[in-house]
Parts: sequence; structure tokens; C-alpha cells
Amino acid sequence: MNIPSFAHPVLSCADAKQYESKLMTDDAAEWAAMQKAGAGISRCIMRDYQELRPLPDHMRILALVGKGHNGGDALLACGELLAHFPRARVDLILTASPDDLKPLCARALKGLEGRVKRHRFEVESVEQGHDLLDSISEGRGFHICLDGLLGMDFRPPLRSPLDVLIQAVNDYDAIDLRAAVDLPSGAGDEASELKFEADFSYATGIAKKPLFEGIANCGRVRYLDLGFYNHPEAEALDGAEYVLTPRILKPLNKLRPASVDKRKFGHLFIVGGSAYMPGALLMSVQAAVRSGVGLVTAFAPESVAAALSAQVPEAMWVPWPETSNGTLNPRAIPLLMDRISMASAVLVGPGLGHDRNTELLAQDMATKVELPVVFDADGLRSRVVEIAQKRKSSYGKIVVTPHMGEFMRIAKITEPDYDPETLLSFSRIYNVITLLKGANTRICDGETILYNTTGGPVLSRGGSGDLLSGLIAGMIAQNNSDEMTAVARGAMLHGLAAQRLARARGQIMVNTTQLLDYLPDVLRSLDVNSRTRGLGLS
Ligand SMILES: NC(=O)C1=CN([C@@H]2O[C@H](COP(=O)(O)OP(=O)(O)OC[C@H]3O[C@@H](n4cnc5c(N)ncnc54)[C@H](O)[C@@H]3O)[C@@H](O)[C@H]2O)[C@H](O)CC1
Repeated sequence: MNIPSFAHPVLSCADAKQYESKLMTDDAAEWAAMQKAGAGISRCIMRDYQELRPLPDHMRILALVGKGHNGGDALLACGELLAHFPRARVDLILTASPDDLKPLCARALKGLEGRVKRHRFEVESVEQGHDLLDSISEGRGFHICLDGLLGMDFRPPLRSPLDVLIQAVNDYDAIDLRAAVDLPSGAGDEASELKFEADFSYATGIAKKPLFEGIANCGRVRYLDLGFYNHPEAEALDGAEYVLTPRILKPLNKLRPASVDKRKFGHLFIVGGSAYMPGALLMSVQAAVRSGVGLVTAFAPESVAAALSAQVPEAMWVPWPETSNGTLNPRAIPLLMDRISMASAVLVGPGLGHDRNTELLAQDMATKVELPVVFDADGLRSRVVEIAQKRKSSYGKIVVTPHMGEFMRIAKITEPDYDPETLLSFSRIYNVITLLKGANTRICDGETILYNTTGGPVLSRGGSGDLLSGLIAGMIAQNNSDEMTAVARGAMLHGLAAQRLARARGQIMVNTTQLLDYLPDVLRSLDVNSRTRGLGLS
């Protein structure tokens, strides 16, 4: 398999198990991987908790420990957390007797001796489970609950007492952050109906397919690159699904040559806005000018163009005649086509509004513009993808950036559908690059799906998609990579900046455009010399 340098394969649990067995040829290799996993999980927890508040010194951690290697990873993560927070308190719920633990899990437990409290889970009902959790936490609940019960070997059914324990923990309100080691217990190639309800799943070494089923069924996915693919055996893997790593940003973090000028970095045209949604266009333009593109020209409804240009003087603003609806009049398209030789890519859609005129405008763009064109928001029409289907191969790609509702419209399906095959065949048949937005955004060119796991619910607010389309189109306009890579790069930057925003200011009381101020830190924190483990970037 030709593995892109910036993405790692997503495997079924069965394939992951087989691949791991080729890498872990003895206990020493396995123990080393477990230690890396434990350290990675603890680092992620310390980082991700900050979306709520700083972790307190005296935090209370509950670890659910099964007898296998997931249990061992959870225990090693607890050891790391204790090393950073010596005043933390760790309670373990063990579902097996210490004699029944696998040797490396027993070794991890031994390493915590004297520093943690152990509890056996011998209750018979969910209510008794809640009483136990109350008694362990002295009624104060837990800052973190770490699920290391079951891993990728799980096969349904979920047996007692694990079902009672998982239900009791799922229903227990007083837990701030619920973290699953690798996969939530109960998930797998075959899943049980009842699963540990994770806020975060920390995929250790290999991102498994069940993590990407449905819409965030396993919470937010954090892929921990443990170096499993730096191995000759990786060549033999095949499949269409990959998880992106921050390595995709590495080419952006280079000193620019002294001789360059703005024309070297492309010129993006943005067409959008309407009298009642000028803000969406504004946000896309703001993001585009931050993308590194040399020039941005925005085509805006004439009634708002002057006001918008005062907000982003870096862009050039062309007033566009309006319809009686306050939308862009399609008859004015020569305004753009007369200048098209100056552009390197076009974005159509943010704030465009939905009427017959904007529909005609979007169709005209898809037909007439030979450059790469990104269609977003109200630019996403089924006629646009039908036109893309017949597009000449010498023309730039058409990129569509729907959320599931918009995808259903352009793919003409009636139910939300996260099946990878649906996305692959849609992108292949219509000859488009599709960025399907949501938790775990999927980017697909008809052959490959790239999962972007960065970002989070801080993005669930008006305008996040407008920033994304501005960034993506700005990346494409720079012409320094193929369109698929440029789209993935924009998505990764957007998600990492969102994480930084959420950690600095929380998920709730923020403005969408605050994300823009965290973009520079994303690039500036890249450790360009690191060859493993995701460039040390977060
Ligand atoms: N001020 C205005 O003019 C507005 C106009 N609007 C119109 O809507 C579109 C664009 O919509 P937008 O609000 O930007 O949202 P999208 O759905 O396109 O994109 C969302 C963005 O956020 C990510 N995301 C959301 N939830 C999660 C999550 N739980 N986890 C991870 N990521 C998440 C998602 O992946 C996308 O990247 C605009 O052009 C106008 O036509 C809006 O109504 C806003 C105000």
C-alpha cells in the first residue's frame, strides 16, 4: 500500500489485531508500546480536560480495568497522571482478580502498588453500582473516568458484571470527562448495543474502523501515533480509509524564499453573501486572508460591499448587482469572468442565499470556471455536481463541502448515511472531492477517505463552516499541492485551531471568529524535526 506521509490506515479490529501480531513479536515490544500508549493517553487527557477548566491538583480519577492490554494501558496512563499530579487520587475498579490479569496488565498494576485504591465490582444492579461510585468518590464524583475494560478483541454479548458496570458509569452524572482506551468497551467489528459512552476515544497505534461509524458513536477520536506504521509490514496493508496526522501541515512551516512576491501564493476569488447574510461571506474572506494566499478578491452584494470592505481591507471587494431578494444577480457574472485570468481558485457559496438566481449563478460557475472551484453552503446544488460529472479532465477539480443535510440533498438520499462506500461512490460518480462535515470530517476523492479527527463541539456554532471553506479555498488557490491535500490541510488547520480556542476559552462563551486568532499558533507549534508521533503538535 502506498501510504501517504501524512495519513495512516484505518483498519478493522480483525486486521488491526493481525497487523499488531506482526509488530509485537515479544513481551518487550508489547510493553514498550503499552508505555507509549499510557504516556500518550495521559498527555491527551491533561490537554483535553482544559476545555472545561484547568485540571485540579487533587483530581479524582476512576479507572475501569479489565484483564487485558487495554486495562494495562489505562493503568500506565494513571501512573503518568500521578507523576504529573502527585496529589491526585486514583481508584481502580477491577473486574477480574489480580491473578487473572494478563502478565503485562499485572505488571502495570504492580507498578502502581501503594499509590492507588483497588475495588472489586461485585454488585448486581445499576443502583448498587451508583452506590459504589458514590462511596468510592465520597459523593464528590470524578474528574476523569478511564475505560480500560475491553478492547478490539471484544465480541458481543457484553457479559455480567461488565454490562452493569458500564450502564452504571454511563448513567452516573458526576464525571467530567469520560475517556476510552483505544475503543469504548462494547465497540468492535461487532458491537454490543450497550457501550461505554466516551467523550474521547484515544486510539492507540491504529485507528480502528468502529471509531468512525455513524456520527461520533465513540465520542471524539484522538489518534495516538505510536510509530506502528514505520514498519516494512505496513506496505502490505490495503484499504481506502485513512486518518490524517498533523504531518500534513509540515510543508507550510518553511521559510519563504526571499525573492517571492504575493503572486507566487495565488489569488482566490470568493463569490457569496446576500443582503441578509453578509456575515457568512465576511467570515470566509477573513479565513481566506489568513490561509497564506497572496490575494483575495471578494464579490459581494453591492448594498453591503463597502461595509464589508472596511472589515477586511486586505481583500479587494467588487460590488455585485443584486436581485430584489438581495441575492447576487446571475446576469452580472461577466464581472467575475472578465477577471478570471487573474485567479487561481474560486469559492462559491458562503451566505449566498437559496433562490432561483443563486442556483443559476452556482450552475454557471460550475460550467464556465476552468479553475478549481469550491462549492459551499447555498452553492451546493444537485445541478452543480451533475455538471461536475461531465467536467473536462483538464479543468480544476470541483470540491463540495456539505454537512450531512446538504449531502443528502446533492447525493439524492433520504436518510443520513455515513457508510464509507456511499461517500466513495458519490465522489467517484460525480468526479468531485467531497468534504463531508461533522465530527470526524471525511474528505474523499472517490478512491480514498481521509478522516480529520481534529476540532470538536466548539465548532457547533454559526460561521464555523464559513471559516472552513475560506481556509480550504485559500489552500487550494496557493497551488502548492493537489486539491485533496489542500482540502485536508485546511480541515486540519481549522480543527487544531478550534481545539486551541476551546482549551483557552472553553467551548461555550466564544465567538466563531476567535478561532482565527489560534491559527498562527497551530503552525508555529509544529516540531518540524520530529519524525514520529504526530510532530508533537496539538
Ligand atoms: N452570519 C451569517 O451570515 C450566517 C450564515 N449562515 C449560513 O449557513 C452557512 C454556513 O453554515 P455554518 O454555520 O458555517 O455551518 P456548517 O454546518 O456549514 O459548518 C459547521 C462546521 O463546524 C464543524 N462542527 C460542527 N459541529 C461539530 C462537532 N460536534 N464536532 C466537530 N466539528 C463540528 C463542522 O465539521 C463544520 O466544519 C453560511 O454560508 C450561511 O449560508 C449560518 O447560519 C451562520 C450565520
